[in-house]
Amino acid sequence: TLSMCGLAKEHPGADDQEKNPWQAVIIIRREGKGFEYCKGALISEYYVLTAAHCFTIDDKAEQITVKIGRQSSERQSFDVAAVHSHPLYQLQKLKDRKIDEFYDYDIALVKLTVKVKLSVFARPICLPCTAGATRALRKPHPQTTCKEHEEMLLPAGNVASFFVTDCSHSSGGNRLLRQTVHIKNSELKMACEEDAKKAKHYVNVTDVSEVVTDRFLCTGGIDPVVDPNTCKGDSGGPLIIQNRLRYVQVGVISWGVVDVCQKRLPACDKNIRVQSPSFARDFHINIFKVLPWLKQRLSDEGLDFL
Ligand SMILES: CO[C@H]1CCN(Cc2c(C)cc(C)c3[nH]ccc23)[C@H](CO)C1
Repeated sequence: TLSMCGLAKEHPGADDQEKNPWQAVIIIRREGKGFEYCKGALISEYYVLTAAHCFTIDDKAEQITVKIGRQSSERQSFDVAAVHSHPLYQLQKLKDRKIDEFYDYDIALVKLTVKVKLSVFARPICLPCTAGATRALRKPHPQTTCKEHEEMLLPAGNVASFFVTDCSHSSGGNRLLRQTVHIKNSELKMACEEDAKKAKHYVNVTDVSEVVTDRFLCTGGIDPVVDPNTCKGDSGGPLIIQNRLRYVQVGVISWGVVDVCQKRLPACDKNIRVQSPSFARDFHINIFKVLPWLKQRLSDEGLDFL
């Protein structure tokens, strides 16, 4: 089985990448159109989990580069062997209903050409319903079930979680900042999902469940507290639950109602907060809803799915 997942350096002096060693950057080069950037999470020695909408059907593996580890020399650059988007992902599926973008099943696995050398700067995050997550949750293996993982990680209520974003630091250079958000798994879930109608492509959606399917987790808004919001550049990054000093990924950042970063990156020293509108919500693919596909695609990765 794979070495321990979801472990990070915790001391305050640690480098941002040592604190978030699963965090990956995905760079897609497009002839004559420059680059597109997405985030991802290392989930095994060969695979990075990200969003399917980062890629188009014309993108070839040769156009894609994955960077993991420090911003400086230790940063490892990887070539990509293949991209496997979820088979039910279809951005244009509702086009004839005048809905230009449909993010259901917006999840993909990027296979690297070589194994990642694990280090304090590069270490996988735990996926739910694996033996590694059972250990990280300090539960007995193999007695603990996937259902129990879901009850522990996504109980009813407003569940505290975080995503990792780039921030601008007065000392210059890109840094990583954890942004705490609350997954509305409570009576607030409906209001969270209703705000999807305020997204520019969804103004003529009558029943929000047409675009916010059962695959999504909803964060953002100002109730029960003001949540920070994602930006387009955060696409594909992990939505993480911390349990003591271990980390489990429960979601993949898919889309948001408002792109709050058109202006500028959030400041690392968190006191400067860009206030977003109350209807600024973010939607993440719930990993518990795509387990059969993950299990099948990652069968040889030694992740021991439950
Ligand atoms: C349905 O229509 C909306 C879909 C997506 N939105 C863009 C977008 C993407 C693609 C991905 C992530 C992570 C985003 N975080 C914030 C915005 C945002 C735009 C609005 O900005 C319109």
